[in-house]
Amino acid sequence: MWRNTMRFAAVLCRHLPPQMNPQNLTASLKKMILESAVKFSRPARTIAWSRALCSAPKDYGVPNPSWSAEMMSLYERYSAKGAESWERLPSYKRYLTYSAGGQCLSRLHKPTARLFTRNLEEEGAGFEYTVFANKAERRAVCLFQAGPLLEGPPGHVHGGAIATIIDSATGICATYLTGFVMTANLNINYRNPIPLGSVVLVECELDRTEGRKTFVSCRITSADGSKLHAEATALFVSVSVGTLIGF
Ligand SMILES: CCCCCCCCCCCCCCCC(=O)SCCNC(=O)CCNC(=O)[C@H](O)C(C)(C)COP(=O)(O)OP(=O)(O)OC[C@H]1O[C@@H](n2cnc3c(N)ncnc32)[C@H](O)[C@@H]1OP(=O)(O)O
Repeated sequence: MWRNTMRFAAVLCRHLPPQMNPQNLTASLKKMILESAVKFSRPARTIAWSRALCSAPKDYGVPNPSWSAEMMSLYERYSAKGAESWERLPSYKRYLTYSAGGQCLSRLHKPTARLFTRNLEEEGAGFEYTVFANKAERRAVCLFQAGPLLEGPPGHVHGGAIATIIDSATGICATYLTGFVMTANLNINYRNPIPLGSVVLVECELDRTEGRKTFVSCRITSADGSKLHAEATALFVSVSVGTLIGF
């Protein structure tokens, strides 16, 4: 059954267009996998597979006890902006879990893999972040609280961790606005160190698209906007779902 399921998944992924919104994958992937489970296994197993494949994944983009008062205040401010077209994007520990709308492909394909930014169990230890997007304005903002395990220079955030949150925030912005992409180029100017434990705003804006290319710019500032920590530009290239997953 597993081999057939993977074959179905590979065929489907190869034929999905890169412009497809990740959320649209949910129904087709779940249906495909459940149908193949029904076709190729015994009824009792089918029920077990259905349960295992389709349980709802945990959303890491909601407040947890490690969030500081400043992080909570920003979260509430952006949540309240809902009426002005700001949408909070859910965040899961595996990209596949989200794109498949359940545990489907996530459990079948490299099941021990985990998103780099969500790979620590301890809340508040590493990357605490949530992303809000505004489709009409082609912008996204990531609220980022840097935990103690992200140290680079003493007391401050590692440059690689800053690059990671920029890549993630701009990547989510590009994916949300243009469909599945991979980072082709990332340029960062580090302007002021980010103190560990502080909360910063990672503001992303889609500058333009040219064919398969999406150009996004980004600024990291202190929560009140008074201090510039980093500026970046990123180029993303649209890819098929199959390329993204590695089928
Ligand atoms: C509802 C939705 C919610 C959203 C919820 C989503 C959740 C999402 C969570 C994940 C968020 C994490 C985001 C991390 C994102 C990564 O970290 S991705 C990992 C790092 N990136 C990589 O490993 C990519 C490695 N590179 C490659 O695979 C390939 O080079 C690429 C980038 C796919 C491009 O290859 P290709 O498809 O063969 O395209 P190619 O023909 O070479 O180039 C296409 C165009 O781009 C240009 N180009 C390509 N590379 C470059 C370059 N480096 N510089 C300049 N131009 C370039 C080419 O010149 C060409 O231009 P034109 O001729 O069309 O004008």
